[in-house]
Amino acid sequence: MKKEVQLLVDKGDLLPLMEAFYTIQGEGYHKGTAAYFIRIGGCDVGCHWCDVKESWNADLHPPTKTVKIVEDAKKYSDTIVVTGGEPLMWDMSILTTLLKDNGLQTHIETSGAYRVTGTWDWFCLSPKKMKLPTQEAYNMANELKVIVYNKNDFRFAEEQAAKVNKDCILYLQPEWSKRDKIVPEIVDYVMANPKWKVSLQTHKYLNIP
Ligand SMILES: C[S@@+](CC[C@H](N)C(=O)[O-])C[C@H]1O[C@@H](n2cnc3c(N)ncnc32)[C@H](O)[C@@H]1O
Ligand SMILES: Nc1nc2[nH]cc(C(=O)O)c2c(=O)[nH]1
Ligand code: SF4
Ligand SMILES: [Mg+2]
Repeated sequence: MKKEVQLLVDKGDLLPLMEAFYTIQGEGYHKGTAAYFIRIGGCDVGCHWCDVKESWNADLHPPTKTVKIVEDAKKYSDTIVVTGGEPLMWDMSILTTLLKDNGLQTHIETSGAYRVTGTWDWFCLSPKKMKLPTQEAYNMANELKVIVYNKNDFRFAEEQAAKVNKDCILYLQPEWSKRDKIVPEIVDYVMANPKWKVSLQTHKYLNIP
């Protein structure tokens, strides 16, 4: 990447945009709500079951003017979900300032593994064992969404729940490829431990992005 471009990306004036689309939030607390998704490229967390591995290499996604991303977003929805990749690898301050200047609600989907930047109306923290969240991310989380791939993940989920703030809503979400096996375990777990709720990737059942 050219030095001038790199500097603008570092500031958040440009962001490596993978895709942006208007759909229904499929997961977590806001499931069922129409929202415009901004998917930023780049992630080095390395979840082996990640459903968007094409996002990982930031160099494959064109540095895009943040102003232009917001101009497009405001045509579609009042609710904007910023995801990735790992959005917090980049400085989100300019993006969220522009979104808020346009009166839009800013939601983030993050592993929380990097310093928190930006102003967020809704912070979805989905922690990963390989690169744990920062303390700030635990403090900010409105929802904790732990992906359950096998039974060991219930223990991880409890460890993560012990670190979030007291108002944080707790979700267990089946890893998609293991859903047939793990959903019954999640159902039993939530009935036995009702502080947890189930989150499904409902967009995949609806066949929408
Ligand atoms: C693709 S990630 C991007 C945002 C950020 N890197 C993160 O992991 O939170 C968006 C959400 O999808 C979840 N996710 C990714 N792959 C999944 C899978 N195979 N099954 C269930 N959830 C998955 C993540 O845990 C996260 O909550
Ligand atoms: N419909 C829909 N809802 C989602 N919620 C979180 C997603 C994500 O990939 O961050 C996602 C996604 O990719 N599509
Ligand atoms: S942190 Fe998110 S984007 Fe990165 S590999 Fe894991 S699920 Fe995929
Ligand atoms: Mg997704």
